[in-house]
Amino acid sequence: MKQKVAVLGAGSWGTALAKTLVENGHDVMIWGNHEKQIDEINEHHTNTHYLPDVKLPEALKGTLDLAACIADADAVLFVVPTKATREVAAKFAAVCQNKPVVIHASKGLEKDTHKRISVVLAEEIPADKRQDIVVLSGPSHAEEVAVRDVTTITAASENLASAEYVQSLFSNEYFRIYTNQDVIGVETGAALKNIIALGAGALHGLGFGDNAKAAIMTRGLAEISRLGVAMGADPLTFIGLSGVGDLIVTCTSVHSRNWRAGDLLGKGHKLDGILENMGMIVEGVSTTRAAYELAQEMGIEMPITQAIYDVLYNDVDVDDAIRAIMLRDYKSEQEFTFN
Ligand SMILES: NC(=O)C1=CN([C@@H]2O[C@H](COP(=O)(O)OP(=O)(O)OC[C@H]3O[C@@H](n4cnc5c(N)ncnc54)[C@H](OP(=O)(O)O)[C@@H]3O)[C@@H](O)[C@H]2O)C=CC1
Ligand SMILES: O=C(CO)COP(=O)(O)O
Repeated sequence: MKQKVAVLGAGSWGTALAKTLVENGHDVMIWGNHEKQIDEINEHHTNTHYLPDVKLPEALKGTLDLAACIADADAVLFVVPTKATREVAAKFAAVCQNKPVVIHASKGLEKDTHKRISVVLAEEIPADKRQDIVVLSGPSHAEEVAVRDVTTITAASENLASAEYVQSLFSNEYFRIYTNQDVIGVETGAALKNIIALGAGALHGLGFGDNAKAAIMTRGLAEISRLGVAMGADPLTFIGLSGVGDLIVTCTSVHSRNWRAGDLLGKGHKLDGILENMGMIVEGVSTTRAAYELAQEMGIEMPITQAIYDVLYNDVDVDDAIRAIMLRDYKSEQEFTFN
């Protein structure tokens, strides 16, 4: 059935998801924060800074007016960077007149509070202004979804019916959505894989090969699962689309901003310059700090996250960080405990 959907965030992922929703026959409006960009979407049906060469459907309308965007919406998709989610959710709650399903597709942990995004949304949007919160996550570069490349991701909600609603909203011949009820697992896998992608990129930039790539992905998944399970996730979620699936796509693709940032770090570039020139969000940088602090609080061992934290925030040389990981206390692989 045709639904009215508001997409909050007119960057790469918001634009690609809005395009898919229009292609599925829904009535879609996208909200952004730059007049020039919204004019471009409405007048030229492009969003060239984020998705060059992609023609958007004429039916996709852009607006700078949040209240107009969400008016009468059946579903509202939050897809701004993690650092902006609380602010945008508060703005939404202030003007929301109906009770839409709230979906989010962002990947990160909030700075300082270390909270998952669905928790932030639940705190800012009172229950009388929304229905359930559903997380949309998995291996999906906007650049590929926007050109209709085959993609499979997950819609997660504790309430299966809400996850199924989101599944039916987005699914089509190139975009297949699975449901999952493990919200904690899906959100932690999504947030933490960006840290490992920074590391995989750095190894590439330093000239390491495929063995190192396999090492960081496999041991990265071990520590992602360790923290996730301590937070309450189902371990099996980490071998699904939002776990190992997203880890693969982010650690192996030049589309990944996190991987590219890591690659440049490995090649000796400075972090500030990398972030400035990327022109898009690199979530892994702030999530590294949040995950590091959370792991310290919870007493969870995350050596790769710790090494990346040291490189990003303590000015430790990348080569020294790698040596420290390789020479730490020797272990059995079977020491993989969730406690
Ligand atoms: N790109 C991808 O392939 C995928 C991205 N994601 C996740 O989706 C989220 C968004 O990423 P993505 O779209 O790629 O990011 P981009 O950097 O491409 O775009 C983010 C957009 O949000 C805007 N924005 C930032 N702050 C605010 C604010 N306070 N109010 C309104 N708009 C704001 C930015 O505008 P400004 O220029 O002002 O900063 C920009 O237009 C991230 O958490 C990311 O991890 C998930 C899956 C795939
Ligand atoms: O989450 C993504 C793919 O699933 C996009 O990753 P980046 O944010 O690193 O580009």
